[in-house]
Amino acid sequence: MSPPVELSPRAYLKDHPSAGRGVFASDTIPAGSEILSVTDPLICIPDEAHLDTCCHYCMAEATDEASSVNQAFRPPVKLSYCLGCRVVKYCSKACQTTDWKQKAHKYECVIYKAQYPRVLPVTARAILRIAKHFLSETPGSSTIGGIGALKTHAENFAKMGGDRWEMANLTAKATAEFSKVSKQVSFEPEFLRDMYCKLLVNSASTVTQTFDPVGLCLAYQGAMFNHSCDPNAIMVFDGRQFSIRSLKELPKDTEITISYIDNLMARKERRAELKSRYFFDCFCSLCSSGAQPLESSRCHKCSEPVVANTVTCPNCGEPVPDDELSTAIALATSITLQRSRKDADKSIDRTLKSLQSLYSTKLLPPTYPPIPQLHQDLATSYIDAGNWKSAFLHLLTLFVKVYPAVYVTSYHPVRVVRTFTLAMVLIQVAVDQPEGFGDKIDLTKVLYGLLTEVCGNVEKSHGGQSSFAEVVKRKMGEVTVDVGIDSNREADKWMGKGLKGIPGLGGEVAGLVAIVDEFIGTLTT
Ligand SMILES: C[S@@+](CC[C@H](N)C(=O)[O-])C[C@H]1O[C@@H](n2cnc3c(N)ncnc32)[C@H](O)[C@@H]1O
Repeated sequence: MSPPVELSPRAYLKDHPSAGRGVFASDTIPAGSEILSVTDPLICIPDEAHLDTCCHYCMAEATDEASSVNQAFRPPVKLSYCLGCRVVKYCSKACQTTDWKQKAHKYECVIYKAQYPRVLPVTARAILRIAKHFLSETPGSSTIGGIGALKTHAENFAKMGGDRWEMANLTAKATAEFSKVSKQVSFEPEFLRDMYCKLLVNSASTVTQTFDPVGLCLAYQGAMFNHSCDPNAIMVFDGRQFSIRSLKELPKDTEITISYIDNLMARKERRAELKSRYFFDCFCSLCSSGAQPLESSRCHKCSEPVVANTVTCPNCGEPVPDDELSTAIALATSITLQRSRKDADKSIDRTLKSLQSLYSTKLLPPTYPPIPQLHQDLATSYIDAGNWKSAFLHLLTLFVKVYPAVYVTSYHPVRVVRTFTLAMVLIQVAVDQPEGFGDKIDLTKVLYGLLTEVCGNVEKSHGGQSSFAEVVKRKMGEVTVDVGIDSNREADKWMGKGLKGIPGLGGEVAGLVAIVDEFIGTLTT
């Protein structure tokens, strides 16, 4: 049994009865506060798809071709190639110099150049970076100690065999070959395979402010948190930095957990993914509970929620059609499976058809997996295509029907960011197609309501000093002027109260719900 170790002023690491080690609260941690912050992770690099659009050091994104909605999140950045390899890009000389000298680009540049125009996968690039630490640091350094202490699960990878074990061996072998190009970096495949396994078990996706994955991050402190499907904390990125923030008040000595997976998945899929990727059976409070908030069906007569294994609707007494419900659930599972395949057709047409088939069962509510994910994917595609009205309808459905059930606290960072995206899309709707919803809602009032909700929650969700908080405050300032509210003090009173809390906006909520209900009606054939 090892003694507890301080991880940050608010959290300590100690042995866990069933999960190796875990992170615990040193004292009461207030809701919506920072538990630890990592400004310089060991690894934080773009994946293949984002090498061209993200700075290889600070992860700033190029915004030249991004939509105006994405631009609302960050100021435009211009990236230039490293002239050595022409594979990685930087937003400034300072980033390039730091990546060259303090990170590993000095070593990897020649390897990337030798492979050009082929680009190494992010996992191979990451393990080369990890391995480089073993060359440049003394065996007793804290970095080497930290990497050494990460869980490998190598025996589980080997036992599982199949594609993932084959990939571990292939990546290790290939990376060992690549590494020979640099006289300074050359490693044995077995060592690299171990690093690969550590990476898969302990790394996180680096995400943008909109929670879109753009790369891979590994930091010893971040890797110490165990998983729960009902987590009490969350990882929030700001460029290459990240913090772990509390989602509720955490009493002293509570275990602090984050979620490793997408919270919009059904229990069966969540548990299968945790078992195959992280080698454990999840017994968190949500997995152990009979009721899965996302997986209740709805009564085909009155549309009220009906929890699993119920024979009659608790609201209207209508019998639940057992066979039809089983067929609907099987359809949801098959669509989930189909979309998880590498070659899945995720076009707008296909996704829309899947969504329509699920709603047409009349038994599955908007929360039932994978319906939320389909709405989310469609919203993203419509934003990319500049189809604001459709993007708005899908985002609004999530805002009204899904997020309050999944991201229960109003300051949940994902909920706050998505609400901001909804507001940005609404601005585009107001400019392009204002006649669309004019009879049901006052677009300006709704926009103002959404932004006050975001502004009132951003301190807790992201921290008042974060880049996202700055973006939100700037946008709020612009809208306040446009809307003609001349006193910020007036607005301050309403912050965080949501649309309903703002005088005169209650009616808009009813309008938004009516828009969503009508929209879902159009998806039900
Ligand atoms: C990123 S590490 C977390 C820190 C880890 N507990 C340690 O001691 O290094 C991920 C690994 O921790 C373990 N783990 C995480 N969450 C768990 C949970 N809820 N139940 C059981 N094991 C868990 C699994 O072995 C998983 O592969």
